[in-house]
Amino acid sequence: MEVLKTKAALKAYLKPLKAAGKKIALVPTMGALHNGHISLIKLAQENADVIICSIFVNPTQFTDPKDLEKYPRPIEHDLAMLDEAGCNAVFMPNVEEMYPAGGDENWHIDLGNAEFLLEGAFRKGHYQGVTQIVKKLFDAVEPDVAMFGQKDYQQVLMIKNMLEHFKLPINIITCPIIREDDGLAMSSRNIHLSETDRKNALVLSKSLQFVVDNFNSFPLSELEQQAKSFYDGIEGVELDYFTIANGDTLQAAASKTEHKLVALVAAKVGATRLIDNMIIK
Ligand SMILES: Nc1ncnc2c1ncn2[C@@H]1O[C@H](COP(=O)(O)OP(=O)(O)OP(=O)(O)O)[C@@H](O)[C@H]1O
Ligand SMILES: CC(C)(CO)[C@@H](O)C(=O)[O-]
Ligand code: BAL
Repeated sequence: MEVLKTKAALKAYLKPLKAAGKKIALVPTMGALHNGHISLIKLAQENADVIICSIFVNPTQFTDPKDLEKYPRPIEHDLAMLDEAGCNAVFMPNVEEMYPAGGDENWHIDLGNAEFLLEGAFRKGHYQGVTQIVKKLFDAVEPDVAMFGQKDYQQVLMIKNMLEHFKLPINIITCPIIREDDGLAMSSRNIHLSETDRKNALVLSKSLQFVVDNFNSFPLSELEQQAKSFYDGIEGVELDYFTIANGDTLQAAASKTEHKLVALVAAKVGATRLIDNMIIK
C-alpha cells in the first residue's frame, strides 16, 4: 500500500492508473479507523479498480476546539487496517498541504436550508468546513466514485448539494451503518466512552429502533415523544435532538405519508457527543 503525503505525490501515483483507464474510488476519513470505515473500503472495491483512502482531521469542520484536540489519531493502527483490507493507497496530508493560505482562505457556498438544521444547528459552520475539505480532496484525487457512511446522513446530503453546486461528475455511494453487536453505531469517538457511557450509549440505537418497529402503531408526534422519553432520567446523557424528518429536506416530518422518512438523533453521552439515525422508509 502506498502512503502519500502530498498532492504532488498523489497526482504522480494516479497518473498512470488514470491513463490505463482504471476506475478510482475515494474513501474520505478522519482516521481512527474501525469496521465501519473498512466496510466503505470493501464497498469501494466492488465499485472501482483503485481505492484511495484519505486520512485528514480537518480543522475547519470542528466547532469545538477541545473536540479537535482530543480527536484520536492512531496512525500506525489505521495503516495496518487499510493494508489488511487491500486499500491501494492512503493520502494523509498535513494541514499546511490542504490549507496553504492558513486561516485566510474564504469558503462559503449555498448548501440549501438543510445546512442549518440538526448537526448544522449544533455545530455552526460545520458543513461549510466539511464541503470545503471534501472539495479539496475531490480536486486532488478526481475520483470516479466516493464513499460516505449513512451514519453521517446529513453530511451525505450536503456533499451531494456541493457536487450539484460545482457540477462535479462523481458518483456518491452511501454505505449502510455498521453497528456493534448490541446496536451501537461504530464511531471513532466511541473510544472516549467510559464503561458506564458505553452502556448508556445504547439508548441512541434503542430509541431509533423503537420508532422503526412501532411506526405503524402510533401517530408521528407520539412516536417522537415516546422515543424522547427513552432519555428521561439517564444520568450523564443529554439529548441534543431526536427527530423524525423528511429524508430529503430534513425538515420535521409533517405526515407519515411523506415519501422518505428518517429518524435522527444526537446526544452527549458523558463528555462524548454521538449521532445515529435509521431510515424508516
Ligand atoms: N458505523 C459506520 N458505518 C458506516 N460508515 C461509517 C460508520 N462510521 C463512520 N462511517 C463513515 O466513515 C467516513 C469517515 O468518518 P469519520 O472518519 O468521521 O469516522 P466516524 O467514526 O464517523 O468518526 P466520528 O463520528 O467520531 O467523527 C464517513 O463517511 C462516515 O459516515
Ligand atoms: C468526510 C470527512 C472525511 C471530511 O473531513 C469527515 O467529515 C468524515 O470523516 O465524515
Ligand atoms: N463523521 C463526521 C465528522 C465529524 O464529526 O466532524
